[in-house]
Amino acid sequence: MGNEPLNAPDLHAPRIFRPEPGDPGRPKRGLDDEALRTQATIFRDDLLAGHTILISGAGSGMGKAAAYLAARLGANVAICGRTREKLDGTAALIREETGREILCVEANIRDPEAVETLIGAVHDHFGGLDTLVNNAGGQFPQDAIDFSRKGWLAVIDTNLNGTWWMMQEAAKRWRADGKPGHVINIVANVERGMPQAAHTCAARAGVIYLSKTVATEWAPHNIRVNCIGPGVIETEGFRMYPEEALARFHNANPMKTRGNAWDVAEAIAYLASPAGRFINGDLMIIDGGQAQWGVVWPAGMPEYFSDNGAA
Ligand SMILES: CCCCC/C=C/C(=O)SCCNC(=O)CCNC(=O)[C@H](O)C(C)(C)COP(=O)(O)OP(=O)(O)OC[C@H]1O[C@@H](n2cnc3c(N)ncnc32)[C@H](O)[C@@H]1OP(=O)(O)O
Ligand SMILES: NC(=O)C1=CN([C@@H]2O[C@H](COP(=O)(O)OP(=O)(O)OC[C@H]3O[C@@H](n4cnc5c(N)ncnc54)[C@H](OP(=O)(O)O)[C@@H]3O)[C@@H](O)[C@H]2O)C=CC1
Repeated sequence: MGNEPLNAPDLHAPRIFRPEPGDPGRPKRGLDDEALRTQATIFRDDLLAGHTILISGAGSGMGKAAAYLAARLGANVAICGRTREKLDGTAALIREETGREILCVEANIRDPEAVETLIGAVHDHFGGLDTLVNNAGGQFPQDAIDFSRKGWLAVIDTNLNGTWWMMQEAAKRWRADGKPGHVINIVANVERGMPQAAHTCAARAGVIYLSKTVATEWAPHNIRVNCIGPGVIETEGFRMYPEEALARFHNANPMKTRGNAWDVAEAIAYLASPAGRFINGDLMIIDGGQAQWGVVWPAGMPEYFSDNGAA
């Protein structure tokens, strides 16, 4: 609903949208450091004191906000991502605002050996791990019929396989150490499908049902597994989408607005806190009601649907 056709795409021609890296002509999106510094939280200062949390993809967006909030609440924070400068940016913000040092590890979650080293490094540094947040991920907008094989594999490998390597490795360590653990997988709102993002929809649906399955299998080890499904959350990750499409993203939910990274960061803090102790195998949707209302067309809705399907 609420999606006007974008440039009336020709149904017979393959389409591709590839943003220029760091295109200076495009506005910066999401909460910058100044905005993060001034966010209020409902949580008490020491809510996560003594709690060790590892957040992937925390050099930007929701991962960065979640790492910053966790540090403010007293957690021992470890983060990973592929780009050292971005990780250093998160560490610097946390140092300036809280005086705390965090552990930054450059790692590609698609590489299971790098993941093994990462989980080992967190245990060596902090003496254990309480919550793993699998937030690293992404996709590009394209009609599924035009996906290249390499593009399909890149998205599946990141969002499904990468998430799995991380949660399996963390769980192996928790089982070996006889320690409880908790996994939070950041997925997406896949309930009505994800036109022009079928690769990520397939991967995220896989993660949701993988999570529900191991939430049962791993309960005897005192390991909980939950998912968070964000809707349209304005972050740096929006660079992957055309400006014309971004201008309409908010129309996909009945609140006609966008969420921000703090909305998701606070949900992560809640689930990681003692308040989440009986929540297991769940999917928490944070989407302003999109699941009941609309669908995002990140590369433009074809003319065919322009009556919005309303009866
Ligand atoms: C869907 C609507 C929901 C709206 C709300 C959702 C928002 C978000 O999720 S925000 C986004 C979060 N962040 C991102 O998505 C950014 C991160 N994304 C990526 O890094 C890439 O999309 C990636 C997941 C594919 C990363 O893979 P990587 O291997 O690092 O990337 P490459 O650039 O080497 O690409 C590999 C391969 O993938 C195909 N491809 C990449 N970009 C596009 C594109 N824009 N269009 C079509 N195909 C693309 C392509 O085959 C690439 O290989 P080469 O052709 O050899 O480059
Ligand atoms: N924003 C939104 O509206 C929505 C976002 N999501 C998902 O939420 C998560 C966070 O998104 P958001 O904060 O918006 O986006 P960002 O692009 O800002 O964050 C994604 C982070 O993941 C890291 N990353 C990507 N691939 C890998 C990899 N292979 N190994 C390690 N790190 C990786 C990136 O860093 P680097 O490239 O340096 O490695 C980046 O910092 C993503 O999984 C996203 O797809 C889901 C639904 C909606």
